[in-house]
Amino acid sequence: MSPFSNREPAERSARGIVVAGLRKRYGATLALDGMSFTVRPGVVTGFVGPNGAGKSTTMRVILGLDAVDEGTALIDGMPYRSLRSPLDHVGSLLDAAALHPGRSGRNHLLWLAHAQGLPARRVDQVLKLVGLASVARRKAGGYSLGMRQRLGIAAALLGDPPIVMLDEPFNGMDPDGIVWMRGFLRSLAAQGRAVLVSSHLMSEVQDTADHLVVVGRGKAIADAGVAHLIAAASAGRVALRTTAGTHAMRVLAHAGASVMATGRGTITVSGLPADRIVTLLSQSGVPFSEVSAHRATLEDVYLELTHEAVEFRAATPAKVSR
Ligand SMILES: Nc1ncnc2c1ncn2[C@@H]1O[C@H](COP(=O)(O)OP(=O)(O)OP(=O)(O)O)[C@@H](O)[C@H]1O
Repeated sequence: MSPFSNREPAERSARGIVVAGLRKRYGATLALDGMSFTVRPGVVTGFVGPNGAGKSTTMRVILGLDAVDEGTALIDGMPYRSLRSPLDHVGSLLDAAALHPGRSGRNHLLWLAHAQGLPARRVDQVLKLVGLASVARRKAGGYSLGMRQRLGIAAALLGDPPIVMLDEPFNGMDPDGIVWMRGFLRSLAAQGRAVLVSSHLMSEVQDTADHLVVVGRGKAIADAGVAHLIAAASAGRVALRTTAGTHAMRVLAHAGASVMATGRGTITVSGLPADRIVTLLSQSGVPFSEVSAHRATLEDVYLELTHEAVEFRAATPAKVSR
């Protein structure tokens, strides 16, 4: 048994979280518009989407903190409010700022542990796990945001839950903290836990999530494995490196391809196979140094999926009216 846990894997959640058809309106705002997805055990599921997409609202609904107009959110097959001992099923971090500033980190956790009937030794275990043991007796009011995130995660793990749900846990973390958090989340999943992690930045969940639920305007617009999403976004695209971008784009567009300048000297081409691109460029005397299968990044996948769903977007200079 690892220091993370006092349970055997068999005691872990078999069903994770199942969210189906959630709808919620706040006055004129439709915060959730048919949100559906599943969070499976043994996997880190990234819950990503632009600001205002409905991530926090969904998490509050899963935890029974907000009521919905329609739909269901089940934890291990039951609504949160029907679980006899909910903290044995799910641990969560929704707001790292929610702590008593005058209380030490350790006393904050002791207070929570007492309420759950857990022994003080579990508090010391989780403090060690999140790397706060050496500052545990300092007042939490003096903690940085990154330290508060760690304290919030320690609190979420007190009951050794098989399901862990964290809202924006990377917020305020320095680069070392981000690397630590990635490894930590992966180890929680490797122990068989179902892990749901929200972020509005794809770069944060990169190299961490195995599965992604991408949300926009209150609904899931993708619910798939990371490898699958990257393969789908890469399919049929060719990356071209050339010093004569304008000429190359004209030649390829004329032959029926869709072309997009994607960086300094690079163009992404779709609609033509690589060997045809090589022939066309050679025949037209366009210099190029590389023609290869395009491999999309997670950031590409995210931008493509959420393009229509961004609620607050800065106007581009061309669109600013005078
Ligand atoms: N208590 C509330 N009262 C009114 N509107 C709300 C409330 N909570 C959320 N909303 C609205 O519901 C929508 C979804 O908000 P939510 O906070 O769930 O999005 P989010 O994806 O978590 O965004 P962020 O990344 O900015 O945290 C937004 O338009 C938001 O303004």
